[in-house]
Amino acid sequence: MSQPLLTTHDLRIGYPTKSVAGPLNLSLQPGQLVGLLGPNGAGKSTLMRTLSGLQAALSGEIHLNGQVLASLAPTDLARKLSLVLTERVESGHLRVRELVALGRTPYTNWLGSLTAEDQRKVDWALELTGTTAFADRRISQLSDGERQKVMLARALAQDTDLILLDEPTAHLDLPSRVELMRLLHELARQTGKAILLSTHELDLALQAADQLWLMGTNGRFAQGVPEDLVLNGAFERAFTATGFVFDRLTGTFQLYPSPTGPAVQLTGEAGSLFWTRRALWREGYRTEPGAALSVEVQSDRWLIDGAVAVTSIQALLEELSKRLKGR
Ligand SMILES: Nc1ncnc2c1ncn2[C@@H]1O[C@H](COP(=O)(O)OP(=O)(O)OP(=O)(O)O)[C@@H](O)[C@H]1O
Repeated sequence: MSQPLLTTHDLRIGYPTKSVAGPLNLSLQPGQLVGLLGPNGAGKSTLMRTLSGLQAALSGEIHLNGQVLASLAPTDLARKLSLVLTERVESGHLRVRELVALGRTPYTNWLGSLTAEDQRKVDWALELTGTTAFADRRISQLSDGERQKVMLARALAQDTDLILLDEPTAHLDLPSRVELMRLLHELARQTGKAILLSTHELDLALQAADQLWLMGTNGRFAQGVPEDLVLNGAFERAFTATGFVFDRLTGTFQLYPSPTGPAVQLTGEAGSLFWTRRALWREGYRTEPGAALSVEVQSDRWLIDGAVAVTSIQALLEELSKRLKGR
Protein backbone atom coordinates (compact mmCIF):
# COMPACT_ATOMS: atom_id res chain seq x y z
CA MET A 1 0.00 0.00 0.00
CA SER A 2 1.27 3.52 -0.84
CA GLN A 3 2.10 6.19 1.75
CA PRO A 4 -1.03 7.67 3.29
CA LEU A 5 -1.81 11.20 2.17
CA LEU A 6 -3.41 12.23 5.41
CA THR A 7 -3.00 10.80 8.90
CA THR A 8 -4.31 11.92 12.25
CA HIS A 9 -2.56 11.18 15.52
CA ASP A 10 -4.67 11.04 18.69
CA LEU A 11 -6.80 13.78 17.18
CA ARG A 12 -9.54 15.16 19.41
CA ILE A 13 -12.16 17.33 17.78
CA GLY A 14 -14.81 19.58 19.24
CA TYR A 15 -15.40 22.95 20.84
CA PRO A 16 -14.06 24.68 23.95
CA THR A 17 -17.26 23.71 25.74
CA LYS A 18 -17.63 20.24 24.25
CA SER A 19 -15.40 17.37 23.08
CA VAL A 20 -17.09 15.71 20.07
CA ALA A 21 -14.82 12.74 19.20
CA GLY A 22 -11.35 11.35 19.71
CA PRO A 23 -8.70 10.23 20.03
CA LEU A 24 -8.89 9.53 16.28
CA ASN A 25 -6.04 7.79 14.45
CA LEU A 26 -7.14 7.96 10.83
CA SER A 27 -5.42 7.45 7.54
CA LEU A 28 -6.42 8.36 4.00
CA GLN A 29 -4.75 6.78 0.95
CA PRO A 30 -4.31 8.45 -2.47
CA GLY A 31 -6.82 7.31 -5.11
CA GLN A 32 -9.47 6.39 -2.56
CA LEU A 33 -13.02 7.58 -2.08
CA VAL A 34 -13.81 7.61 1.64
CA GLY A 35 -17.33 8.09 2.98
CA LEU A 36 -17.79 9.76 6.36
CA LEU A 37 -21.07 8.54 7.82
CA GLY A 38 -22.91 8.96 11.08
CA PRO A 39 -26.22 10.05 12.56
CA ASN A 40 -27.11 13.74 13.03
CA GLY A 41 -24.87 15.43 15.56
CA ALA A 42 -22.20 12.68 15.51
CA GLY A 43 -19.52 15.18 14.50
CA LYS A 44 -19.06 14.79 10.72
CA SER A 45 -19.00 18.54 10.00
CA THR A 46 -16.74 19.15 12.99
CA LEU A 47 -14.28 16.56 11.65
CA MET A 48 -14.46 17.99 8.12
CA ARG A 49 -13.80 21.50 9.40
CA THR A 50 -10.91 20.29 11.55
CA LEU A 51 -9.29 18.30 8.73
CA SER A 52 -9.56 21.26 6.38
CA GLY A 53 -7.92 23.62 8.87
CA LEU A 54 -11.04 25.78 9.37
CA GLN A 55 -11.27 24.78 13.00
CA ALA A 56 -8.48 24.03 15.50
CA ALA A 57 -8.16 20.53 16.94
CA LEU A 58 -8.70 20.20 20.68
CA SER A 59 -5.52 18.10 20.78
CA GLY A 60 -3.44 15.76 18.61
CA GLU A 61 -2.07 16.32 15.12
CA ILE A 62 -3.06 16.09 11.48
CA HIS A 63 -0.34 15.29 8.95
CA LEU A 64 -0.88 16.10 5.29
CA ASN A 65 1.76 14.79 2.89
CA GLY A 66 4.00 14.33 5.92
CA GLN A 67 3.63 17.97 7.08
CA VAL A 68 1.78 19.12 10.18
CA LEU A 69 -1.43 20.73 8.89
CA ALA A 70 -1.55 23.40 11.60
CA SER A 71 1.91 24.62 10.54
CA LEU A 72 0.98 25.22 6.87
CA ALA A 73 0.52 28.77 5.57
CA PRO A 74 -2.94 29.37 4.01
CA THR A 75 -1.56 29.38 0.42
CA ASP A 76 0.32 26.12 1.01
CA LEU A 77 -2.81 24.58 2.49
CA ALA A 78 -4.88 25.74 -0.51
CA ARG A 79 -2.44 23.92 -2.81
CA LYS A 80 -2.79 20.69 -0.87
CA LEU A 81 -6.44 20.52 0.09
CA SER A 82 -9.73 21.76 -1.36
CA LEU A 83 -13.05 21.91 0.40
CA VAL A 84 -16.55 21.86 -1.08
CA LEU A 85 -19.24 22.93 1.37
CA THR A 86 -22.99 22.25 1.19
CA GLU A 87 -24.03 25.90 1.29
CA ARG A 88 -25.49 27.31 -1.91
CA VAL A 89 -23.02 29.39 -3.88
CA GLU A 90 -23.39 33.12 -3.32
CA SER A 91 -21.74 34.01 -6.61
CA GLY A 92 -24.73 33.22 -8.82
CA HIS A 93 -23.84 36.03 -11.23
CA LEU A 94 -20.52 34.35 -12.13
CA ARG A 95 -20.28 32.19 -15.21
CA VAL A 96 -19.36 28.53 -14.72
CA ARG A 97 -15.90 28.91 -16.24
CA GLU A 98 -15.18 31.95 -14.03
CA LEU A 99 -16.18 30.09 -10.88
CA VAL A 100 -14.09 27.04 -11.80
CA ALA A 101 -11.15 29.38 -12.58
CA LEU A 102 -11.36 30.65 -8.97
CA GLY A 103 -9.95 27.24 -8.07
CA ARG A 104 -6.66 28.47 -9.57
CA THR A 105 -6.40 31.36 -7.05
CA PRO A 106 -3.64 29.69 -4.98
CA TYR A 107 -1.44 29.66 -8.10
CA THR A 108 -2.17 32.99 -9.78
CA ASN A 109 -0.46 36.35 -9.24
CA TRP A 110 -2.13 39.18 -7.30
CA LEU A 111 -4.01 40.28 -10.44
CA GLY A 112 -5.48 36.81 -10.71
CA SER A 113 -4.46 36.47 -14.36
CA LEU A 114 -4.52 32.92 -15.64
CA THR A 115 -1.58 31.37 -17.47
CA ALA A 116 -2.00 28.84 -20.28
CA GLU A 117 -1.37 26.13 -17.67
CA ASP A 118 -4.16 27.53 -15.46
CA GLN A 119 -6.55 27.58 -18.46
CA ARG A 120 -5.59 24.00 -19.25
CA LYS A 121 -6.41 22.91 -15.66
CA VAL A 122 -9.77 24.69 -15.83
CA ASP A 123 -10.62 22.94 -19.13
CA TRP A 124 -9.49 19.62 -17.65
CA ALA A 125 -11.70 20.10 -14.56
CA LEU A 126 -14.73 21.05 -16.70
CA GLU A 127 -14.12 18.04 -18.93
CA LEU A 128 -13.75 15.52 -16.07
CA THR A 129 -16.96 16.66 -14.39
CA GLY A 130 -18.97 16.79 -17.62
CA THR A 131 -19.63 20.54 -17.22
CA THR A 132 -17.92 21.85 -20.39
CA ALA A 133 -21.29 22.14 -22.15
CA PHE A 134 -22.52 24.84 -19.75
CA ALA A 135 -19.19 26.58 -19.12
CA ASP A 136 -20.63 29.91 -20.33
CA ARG A 137 -23.86 29.78 -18.32
CA ARG A 138 -24.31 31.73 -15.10
CA ILE A 139 -24.28 29.75 -11.83
CA SER A 140 -27.79 31.04 -11.03
CA GLN A 141 -29.05 29.35 -14.21
CA LEU A 142 -27.96 25.84 -13.16
CA SER A 143 -29.88 23.05 -11.46
CA ASP A 144 -28.66 21.89 -8.03
CA GLY A 145 -27.07 18.80 -9.59
CA GLU A 146 -25.26 20.83 -12.24
CA ARG A 147 -24.11 23.37 -9.65
CA GLN A 148 -22.71 20.63 -7.42
CA LYS A 149 -20.67 19.27 -10.35
CA VAL A 150 -19.35 22.79 -11.01
CA MET A 151 -18.28 23.09 -7.36
CA LEU A 152 -16.46 19.81 -7.79
CA ALA A 153 -14.84 21.15 -10.97
CA ARG A 154 -13.59 24.15 -9.01
CA ALA A 155 -12.05 21.81 -6.41
CA LEU A 156 -10.42 19.80 -9.22
CA ALA A 157 -9.05 22.97 -10.84
CA GLN A 158 -7.44 23.76 -7.47
CA ASP A 159 -5.42 20.61 -8.21
CA THR A 160 -4.93 19.41 -4.66
CA ASP A 161 -4.12 15.85 -3.62
CA LEU A 162 -7.03 15.86 -1.18
CA ILE A 163 -10.63 16.94 -1.79
CA LEU A 164 -13.09 17.21 1.09
CA LEU A 165 -16.81 17.45 0.35
CA ASP A 166 -19.35 18.18 3.07
CA GLU A 167 -22.67 16.53 2.14
CA PRO A 168 -22.32 17.07 -1.62
CA THR A 169 -25.54 15.16 -2.36
CA ALA A 170 -27.71 17.14 0.08
CA HIS A 171 -29.92 19.00 -2.42
CA LEU A 172 -29.92 16.41 -5.19
CA ASP A 173 -32.59 14.03 -6.44
CA LEU A 174 -31.83 10.30 -6.53
CA PRO A 175 -30.47 10.05 -10.12
CA SER A 176 -28.20 13.07 -9.51
CA ARG A 177 -27.01 11.57 -6.22
CA VAL A 178 -26.15 8.29 -7.92
CA GLU A 179 -24.42 10.15 -10.77
CA LEU A 180 -22.34 12.29 -8.39
CA MET A 181 -21.24 9.31 -6.28
CA ARG A 182 -20.25 7.40 -9.40
CA LEU A 183 -18.35 10.45 -10.68
CA LEU A 184 -16.49 10.84 -7.38
CA HIS A 185 -15.55 7.17 -7.38
CA GLU A 186 -14.23 7.42 -10.95
CA LEU A 187 -12.37 10.67 -10.21
CA ALA A 188 -10.55 9.14 -7.26
CA ARG A 189 -9.48 6.23 -9.46
CA GLN A 190 -8.54 8.33 -12.51
CA THR A 191 -6.71 11.17 -10.80
CA GLY A 192 -5.15 9.39 -7.80
CA LYS A 193 -6.59 12.09 -5.54
CA ALA A 194 -8.03 11.17 -2.15
CA ILE A 195 -11.66 12.21 -1.80
CA LEU A 196 -13.40 12.35 1.56
CA LEU A 197 -17.11 13.08 1.59
CA SER A 198 -19.52 13.30 4.46
CA THR A 199 -22.97 12.04 3.57
CA HIS A 200 -26.26 10.67 4.83
CA GLU A 201 -26.49 8.44 1.74
CA LEU A 202 -25.79 5.19 3.56
CA ASP A 203 -26.75 2.94 0.69
CA LEU A 204 -24.77 4.83 -1.96
CA ALA A 205 -21.74 5.19 0.30
CA LEU A 206 -21.82 1.47 1.04
CA GLN A 207 -21.66 0.83 -2.70
CA ALA A 208 -19.28 3.54 -3.90
CA ALA A 209 -16.78 4.18 -1.10
CA ASP A 210 -13.48 2.31 -0.88
CA GLN A 211 -13.41 2.98 2.86
CA LEU A 212 -15.93 4.22 5.39
CA TRP A 213 -15.30 6.34 8.46
CA LEU A 214 -18.20 5.74 10.81
CA MET A 215 -18.92 8.23 13.55
CA GLY A 216 -21.38 6.98 16.12
CA THR A 217 -22.93 8.95 18.90
CA ASN A 218 -20.83 9.24 22.09
CA GLY A 219 -17.65 9.70 20.05
CA ARG A 220 -17.58 6.08 18.81
CA PHE A 221 -15.57 5.64 15.63
CA ALA A 222 -14.81 2.82 13.17
CA GLN A 223 -13.01 2.75 9.84
CA GLY A 224 -12.60 0.07 7.19
CA VAL A 225 -13.86 -1.40 3.94
CA PRO A 226 -17.69 -0.96 3.89
CA GLU A 227 -18.46 -4.67 3.67
CA ASP A 228 -16.20 -5.47 6.66
CA LEU A 229 -17.97 -2.82 8.72
CA VAL A 230 -21.34 -4.35 7.83
CA LEU A 231 -20.22 -7.90 8.60
CA ASN A 232 -18.50 -7.04 11.90
CA GLY A 233 -21.52 -5.06 13.14
CA ALA A 234 -19.77 -1.64 13.29
CA PHE A 235 -22.21 -0.21 10.75
CA GLU A 236 -25.21 -1.21 12.87
CA ARG A 237 -23.60 0.06 16.05
CA ALA A 238 -22.95 3.49 14.57
CA PHE A 239 -26.68 3.92 13.97
CA THR A 240 -28.19 1.98 16.90
CA ALA A 241 -29.38 5.11 18.67
CA THR A 242 -31.56 5.92 15.66
CA GLY A 243 -33.91 3.05 16.58
CA PHE A 244 -33.65 1.33 13.19
CA VAL A 245 -32.50 -2.21 12.57
CA PHE A 246 -29.94 -2.77 9.83
CA ASP A 247 -30.46 -5.91 7.75
CA ARG A 248 -27.03 -7.28 6.80
CA LEU A 249 -28.53 -9.53 4.15
CA THR A 250 -29.95 -6.69 2.08
CA GLY A 251 -27.80 -3.75 3.26
CA THR A 252 -30.88 -1.73 4.18
CA PHE A 253 -32.47 -0.33 7.31
CA GLN A 254 -35.68 -2.09 8.26
CA LEU A 255 -38.74 0.02 8.87
CA TYR A 256 -40.62 -3.04 10.14
CA PRO A 257 -37.90 -5.09 11.85
CA SER A 258 -39.97 -7.66 13.77
CA PRO A 259 -43.47 -8.25 12.47
CA THR A 260 -45.70 -10.12 14.88
CA GLY A 261 -48.59 -11.18 12.59
CA PRO A 262 -49.38 -14.54 10.95
CA ALA A 263 -46.43 -16.68 9.77
CA VAL A 264 -45.77 -17.38 6.10
CA GLN A 265 -43.19 -19.77 4.65
CA LEU A 266 -41.58 -17.84 1.81
CA THR A 267 -39.41 -19.54 -0.81
CA GLY A 268 -38.44 -18.99 -4.43
CA GLU A 269 -36.69 -16.77 -6.90
CA ALA A 270 -34.23 -14.30 -5.28
CA GLY A 271 -35.07 -10.89 -6.83
CA SER A 272 -38.84 -11.11 -6.40
CA LEU A 273 -38.38 -12.82 -3.04
CA PHE A 274 -36.78 -9.67 -1.63
CA TRP A 275 -39.70 -7.44 -2.68
CA THR A 276 -42.29 -10.02 -1.62
CA ARG A 277 -40.72 -10.26 1.83
CA ARG A 278 -40.71 -6.50 2.11
CA ALA A 279 -44.43 -6.28 1.28
CA LEU A 280 -45.27 -9.11 3.69
CA TRP A 281 -43.33 -7.46 6.54
CA ARG A 282 -45.04 -4.14 5.90
CA GLU A 283 -48.38 -5.92 6.25
CA GLY A 284 -47.20 -7.49 9.52
CA TYR A 285 -46.59 -11.08 8.34
CA ARG A 286 -43.68 -13.02 9.83
CA THR A 287 -41.65 -15.03 7.31
CA GLU A 288 -40.69 -18.39 8.83
CA PRO A 289 -39.59 -21.75 7.43
CA GLY A 290 -42.17 -24.48 8.01
CA ALA A 291 -45.14 -22.09 8.51
CA ALA A 292 -48.54 -23.61 7.69
CA LEU A 293 -49.25 -20.95 5.07
CA SER A 294 -46.75 -21.05 2.19
CA VAL A 295 -45.87 -18.72 -0.68
CA GLU A 296 -43.55 -19.80 -3.45
CA VAL A 297 -42.18 -17.01 -5.63
CA GLN A 298 -41.82 -18.10 -9.25
CA SER A 299 -40.53 -16.07 -12.22
CA ASP A 300 -43.88 -14.47 -13.11
CA ARG A 301 -46.31 -15.55 -10.37
CA TRP A 302 -46.77 -16.37 -6.71
CA LEU A 303 -48.05 -19.81 -5.68
CA ILE A 304 -50.03 -19.92 -2.44
CA ASP A 305 -50.05 -23.26 -0.57
CA GLY A 306 -48.80 -24.92 -3.77
CA ALA A 307 -52.15 -24.44 -5.48
CA VAL A 308 -53.50 -20.94 -6.07
CA ALA A 309 -51.42 -18.72 -8.37
CA VAL A 310 -51.56 -14.91 -8.47
CA THR A 311 -49.63 -12.54 -10.75
CA SER A 312 -48.94 -9.51 -8.55
CA ILE A 313 -47.94 -8.74 -4.97
CA GLN A 314 -51.18 -6.81 -4.55
CA ALA A 315 -53.19 -9.92 -5.51
CA LEU A 316 -50.99 -12.01 -3.20
CA LEU A 317 -51.71 -9.75 -0.22
CA GLU A 318 -55.45 -9.78 -0.98
CA GLU A 319 -55.50 -13.58 -1.29
CA LEU A 320 -53.55 -14.08 1.96
CA SER A 321 -55.88 -11.71 3.79
CA LYS A 322 -58.94 -13.60 2.44
CA ARG A 323 -57.53 -16.95 3.50
CA LEU A 324 -56.69 -15.82 7.00
CA LYS A 325 -60.18 -14.36 7.47
CA GLY A 326 -61.65 -17.70 6.40
CA ARG A 327 -59.63 -19.68 8.99
N1 LIG B 1 -20.11 25.89 17.40
C1 LIG B 1 -20.41 24.90 18.20
N2 LIG B 1 -20.22 24.98 19.54
C2 LIG B 1 -20.50 23.95 20.37
N3 LIG B 1 -21.00 22.76 19.93
C3 LIG B 1 -21.22 22.62 18.62
C4 LIG B 1 -20.94 23.65 17.67
N4 LIG B 1 -21.26 23.22 16.42
C5 LIG B 1 -21.71 21.96 16.60
N5 LIG B 1 -21.69 21.60 17.89
C6 LIG B 1 -22.09 20.29 18.47
O1 LIG B 1 -21.12 19.33 18.08
C7 LIG B 1 -21.73 18.07 17.82
C8 LIG B 1 -21.34 17.62 16.41
O2 LIG B 1 -21.94 18.49 15.46
P1 LIG B 1 -21.70 18.35 13.91
O3 LIG B 1 -22.38 19.49 13.23
O4 LIG B 1 -20.25 18.17 13.67
O5 LIG B 1 -22.44 16.97 13.62
P2 LIG B 1 -22.81 16.30 12.20
O6 LIG B 1 -22.48 14.85 12.33
O7 LIG B 1 -22.19 17.06 11.11
O8 LIG B 1 -24.38 16.49 12.22
P3 LIG B 1 -25.43 16.59 10.98
O9 LIG B 1 -25.50 15.22 10.37
O10 LIG B 1 -26.70 16.94 11.68
O11 LIG B 1 -24.93 17.65 10.04
C9 LIG B 1 -23.22 18.27 18.01
O12 LIG B 1 -23.57 17.80 19.29
C10 LIG B 1 -23.41 19.77 17.91
O13 LIG B 1 -24.48 20.20 18.73
